[in-house]
Amino acid sequence: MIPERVVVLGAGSWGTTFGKILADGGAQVTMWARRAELAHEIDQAKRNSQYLSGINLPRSIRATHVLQKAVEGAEQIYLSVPSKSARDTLKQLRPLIGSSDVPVVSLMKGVEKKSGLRMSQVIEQALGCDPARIAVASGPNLALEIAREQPTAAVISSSSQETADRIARTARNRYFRSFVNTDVIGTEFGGVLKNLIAVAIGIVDGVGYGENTKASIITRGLVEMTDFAVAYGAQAETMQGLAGLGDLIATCQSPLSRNNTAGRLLGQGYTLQDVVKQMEQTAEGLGSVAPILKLAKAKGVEMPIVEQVRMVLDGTLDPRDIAPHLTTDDDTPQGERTTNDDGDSGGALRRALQRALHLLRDGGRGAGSDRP
Ligand SMILES: NC(=O)c1ccc[n+]([C@@H]2O[C@H](COP(=O)([O-])OP(=O)(O)OC[C@H]3O[C@@H](n4cnc5c(N)ncnc54)[C@H](O)[C@@H]3O)[C@@H](O)[C@H]2O)c1
Ligand SMILES: O=P(O)(O)OC[C@H](O)CO
Repeated sequence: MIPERVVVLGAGSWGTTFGKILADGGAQVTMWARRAELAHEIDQAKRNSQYLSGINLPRSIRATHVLQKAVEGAEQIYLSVPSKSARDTLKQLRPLIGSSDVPVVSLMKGVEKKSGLRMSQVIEQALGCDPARIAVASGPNLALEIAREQPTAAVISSSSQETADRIARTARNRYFRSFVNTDVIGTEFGGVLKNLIAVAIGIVDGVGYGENTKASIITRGLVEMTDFAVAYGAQAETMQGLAGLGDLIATCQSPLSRNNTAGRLLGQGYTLQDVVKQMEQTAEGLGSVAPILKLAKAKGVEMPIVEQVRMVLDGTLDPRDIAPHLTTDDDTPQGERTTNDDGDSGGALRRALQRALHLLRDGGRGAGSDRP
């Protein structure tokens, strides 16, 4: 089989690791880095010492800082810049790929701050392309572990089964396995929302609380993630999969996680400005809190944990007061159920329907508690 010629835009920790995954799977990979010296180091020394210290990259990987050169002849395009830079990068890309139907894959886990759009929506808008050409990759994918070739799985999602299958066949090798689904909304929101819960867990770690607090927040966090995603059209089962629960576990547990690290610093009493200054890599969760809460409000979804993360970021909540529930909740005991009577994950769907009814009855003013 002739190897696919692929390009990865963005040579940070994840872009470079994904380039390695693709090259180790047999693809001909070109990396695009904004900075000439980084492109030169990857191309010549097969190293990315700033983002993946100690990792040798495959000899076949090429890199350039000239976008036009990078995308020439590309049969698949992977995008791995911070989500706040995605639209700008895509604007530069558009004239270079013209009307070609090359698939574009988002590796990013953020939403656009101003619009609240998911990255696949930004790609669709900025490139003016058919959604069937777009795929997203997500899952428990801490870059450094994968760069060390530790066995890992991810999910590739596209509204087109054919596109998802094609990307999954390319993005696999002996240590990395790609599964597929067609729930793009759930797959993308899983990656965005778990970052917010990981910030909360980091705060808990920073404060010095133990496993009960963390397990409570992770479990209730998954309910928040599911409610939110289902309200926006995702399938609840996606939140039980690699892009939901899988990524939530990895990100909440690992000191390698930048979101977890950012939270830990907040829990130790650093201000948001201090944390942003200290972070050398992208922690998408910090920028996603406000747009996600805005989207949640628009659908009447309650997100008490994410709300408390916002309050810690704003300096209006002492990190020691973070809990799996809002302390201002009323005293009425809340049902825990997260599944329906048949044992499937219909609880979130039911709550979404109840919310819609509340909103209708309320004339759109907002919804009360919709937990069973
Ligand atoms: N690192 C991981 O473990 C991991 C895993 C899965 C998904 N992700 C997601 O991948 C995305 C990228 O994260 P990362 O970990 O590679 O971040 P990073 O901070 O390691 O690197 C980001 C890279 O993008 C570059 N960059 C910044 N602005 C740019 C612009 N305008 N144009 C071009 N390049 C620009 C930076 O110079 C840097 O090389 C994020 O959305 C993140 O959530 C990361
Ligand atoms: O380092 P984080 O917190 O951005 O997490 C990295 C990946 O998303 C884990 O799957």
